[in-house]
Amino acid sequence: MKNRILFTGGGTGGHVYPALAVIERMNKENWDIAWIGSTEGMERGILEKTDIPYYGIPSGKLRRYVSLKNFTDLFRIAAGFFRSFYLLRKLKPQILFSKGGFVSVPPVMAAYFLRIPVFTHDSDIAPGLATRINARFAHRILLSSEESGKFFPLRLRDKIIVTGNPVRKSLFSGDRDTARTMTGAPEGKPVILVMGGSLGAEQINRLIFDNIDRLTEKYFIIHQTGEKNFRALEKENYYGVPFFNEELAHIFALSDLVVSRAGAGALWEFAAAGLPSLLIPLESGSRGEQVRNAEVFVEKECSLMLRGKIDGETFLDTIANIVDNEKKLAGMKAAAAEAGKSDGAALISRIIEEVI
Ligand SMILES: CC(=O)N[C@H]1[C@@H](OP(=O)(O)OP(=O)(O)OC[C@H]2O[C@@H](n3ccc(=O)[nH]c3=O)[C@H](O)[C@@H]2O)O[C@H](CO)[C@@H](O)[C@@H]1O
Repeated sequence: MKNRILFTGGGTGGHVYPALAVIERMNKENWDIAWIGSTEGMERGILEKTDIPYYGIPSGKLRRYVSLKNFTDLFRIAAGFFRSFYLLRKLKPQILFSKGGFVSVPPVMAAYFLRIPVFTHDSDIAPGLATRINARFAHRILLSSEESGKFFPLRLRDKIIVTGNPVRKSLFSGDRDTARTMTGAPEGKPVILVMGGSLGAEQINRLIFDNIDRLTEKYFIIHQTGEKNFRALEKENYYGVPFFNEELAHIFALSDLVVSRAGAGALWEFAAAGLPSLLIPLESGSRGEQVRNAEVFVEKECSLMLRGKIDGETFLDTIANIVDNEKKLAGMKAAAAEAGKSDGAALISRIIEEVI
């Protein structure tokens, strides 16, 4: 008989794609796999493109500031807990795997009450609040980096396993020619991929649009804007989309440098693809996790970081200092490949198999 594992997590792509990388490695002959996510979260759209069954629960956000929504969300969180409890009793999984995000807290608590072992993974150097809550109820706490351990109380630390970040294998089967045909990128011009994280990044979009003439004079720009800020810009040496699906693998294969936010999932993917990056971390309205993520990759010498208010001149000079300097670019590429060589997905799928 097959074992069953339920995955949970969502809110942004960073709480979904690494778990899909684990699923990619699991032996489907041995496992039935399903996902618990929010009824209206972005994870639903991602999962519905796969053949993984999806169960929606009501979900609320845990905010650090006072808001009327905190009150209504308390009811949604409670409803999410009861719905999770019902689903776990019905589906009887052997394991619940959480990839974090607020939606994961009610299923994790319900699993704890039903004595179903919970594995929780976090990609960020400074793990999110949901993971820190889930950690108390977890059988094992899986982390991408050693330095994340210090964010957990001493009594939980013997549950920690440093696994690295799971990265989708399918991202590395890309083909440069397919990417050239898709984007129209000519031979001979360096290709810069601009990514704003799963939701897009207004600050980065502004830097690109404000400096588009000077950028496209020297480089071919491939720009992921996010759904909210997509602009159908028709311009030579520019290719823009709101979001990349599987074609991202081809785009990775073609790119020389990535300009990006510093979401943890993306940073590990760039490293695994041997891609140097210029990082512009999200700072305002966040708990600073992207700055910490970026610092670690700067230390590994595969990334540079720009912070705060960035003017066009600084932006263009920093790009030129990397791309126009062959030796520097090659050094950063090698450092990225070195940083990304651990295979988190394989290790995590082995850890899961060993529980049964
Ligand atoms: C605003 C916000 O809350 N950001 C957080 C969120 O970022 P975000 O959701 O942007 O997360 P990541 O950068 O970790 O991952 C983005 C994922 O989306 C994929 N992708 C992105 C663009 C695209 O067009 N196609 C595509 O497939 C990437 O390949 C990657 O797998 O989770 C991260 C991991 O916990 C955190 O570090 C970030 O701080």
